[in-house]
Amino acid sequence: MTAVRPTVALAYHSGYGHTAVIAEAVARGAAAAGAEVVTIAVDTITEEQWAQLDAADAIVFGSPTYMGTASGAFHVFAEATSKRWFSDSWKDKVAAGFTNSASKSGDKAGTLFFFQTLAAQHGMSWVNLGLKPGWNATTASEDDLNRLGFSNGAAASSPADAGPEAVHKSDIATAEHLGDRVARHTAVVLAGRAALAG
Ligand SMILES: Cc1cc2nc3c(=O)[nH]c(=O)nc-3n(C[C@H](O)[C@H](O)[C@H](O)COP(=O)(O)O)c2cc1C
Repeated sequence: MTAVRPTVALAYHSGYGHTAVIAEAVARGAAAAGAEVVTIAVDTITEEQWAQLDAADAIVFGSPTYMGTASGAFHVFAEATSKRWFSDSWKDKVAAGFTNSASKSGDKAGTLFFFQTLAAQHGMSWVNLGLKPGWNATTASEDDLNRLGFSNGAAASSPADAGPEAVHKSDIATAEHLGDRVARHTAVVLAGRAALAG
């Protein structure tokens, strides 16, 4: 992609494996765009993984939507990031987010908004999805990219009565797009900083 190779970390939770499929897709997209990718399950995060988050150029937050917000496990992680808030450790890192739930809307916007607020509290720079809404015209299809029409992050809808194998291919492609976009944007930020420093 470019001479600058960003490190993109994913900090995500998945209770039953569906959101993990989306996390893998974001990771794939970022890696294909040239990033070094670190994937961290926040419910089992170790000190070494906290250090990986501290060292990353970008952090992508991910969680299922439970009761209209991120899961309890993700909220535990979010509260634990307050240590970084005190020291401004994550200031000016790039941030983005993704979520998955059973219903098409499912109040996923609450989860993405929470991620944006978390990023803003840390002084991070939010990268949006950068895709027009799909599946919103008579000629459109549920296989369109961004079929659920979210703007501020990648969203997925997975049937409540099926396993992770049922995660929709459009949602997987949309998540890959987010990973690609985060990697490319982060490379631009790093190159810009280097140019200004030089
Ligand atoms: C406690 C709980 C709360 C949930 N709340 C919502 C919700 O608010 N909206 C929704 O669409 N689905 C909701 N769901 C469904 C999950 O979001 C859905 O099954 C999702 O695919 C789970 O992802 P995971 O396998 O990564 O945990 C809820 C599920 C659980 C267990």
